[in-house]
Amino acid sequence: MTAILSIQGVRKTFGGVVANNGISLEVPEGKIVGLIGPNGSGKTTLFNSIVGYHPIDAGSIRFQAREISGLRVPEIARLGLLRTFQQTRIYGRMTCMQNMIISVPQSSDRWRSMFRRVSPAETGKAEDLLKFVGLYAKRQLQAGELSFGQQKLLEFAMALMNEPRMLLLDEPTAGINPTLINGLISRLQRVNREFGITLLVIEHNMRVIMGLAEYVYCLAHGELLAQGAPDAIQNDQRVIDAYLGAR
Ligand SMILES: Nc1ncnc2c1ncn2[C@@H]1O[C@H](COP(=O)(O)OP(=O)(O)OP(=O)(O)O)[C@@H](O)[C@H]1O
Repeated sequence: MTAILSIQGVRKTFGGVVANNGISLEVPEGKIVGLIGPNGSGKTTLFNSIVGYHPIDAGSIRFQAREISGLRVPEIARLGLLRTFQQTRIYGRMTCMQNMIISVPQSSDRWRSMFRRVSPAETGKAEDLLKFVGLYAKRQLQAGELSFGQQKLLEFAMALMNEPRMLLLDEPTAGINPTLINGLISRLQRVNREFGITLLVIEHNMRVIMGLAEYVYCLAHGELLAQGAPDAIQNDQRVIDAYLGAR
């Protein structure tokens, strides 16, 4: 199966802290892959390296067979590779629709893109995606008035506005109440199946990752500890020890 994302020997340090060390992993096109590991194991650092937030010290990151480790965030985003955040990044004083529209930067300047003319096609796309995440009725509300879970759904819809080929989701269910979680899982599955978007998902909720991912990588202390099918990973003694040891 073709890998849409291929990472070889990635190393990233912050001063004396080795956040990622010799990490290699592959994400096959069209799949949902999980990334787990105790707090501080290096998951977010790896996401940041992939999408170009900081340079890596060593290794290779290839997206659709192209080396992207030297590219900057907007260049990587234009190739169709985007990430979301543990803490949402929305503009609370703007409506949901306005957030959707500015999520597709027309220039490198997000503020300038706020005042440009919006095409009916863009408005239609934003409305369709807000319907998809169940926020259409709230489209004219200020985003800051939404619950945290709804804000995460909005951020998810904003990422979809960019029509990515692949999304990196950083703890999509964190802080979301259990009744919203099932809806979110089914939307992630639909995005994968119906839009063909490949997903790499950081998740602390084991029930979620076991139900969602077809393959799971586990990091510990900045290194790849284990990889395999969800069932195997869940019962892997090294993984269990890593989580228990981190408490
Ligand atoms: N900008 C930074 N400057 C210094 N150290 C950093 C920086 N970013 C991450 N680190 C360190 O790198 C290590 C890995 O952190 P990282 O946030 O990648 O882990 P994580 O697995 O995502 O953790 P969590 O599950 O808590 O989000 C930690 O020791 C962290 O303190």
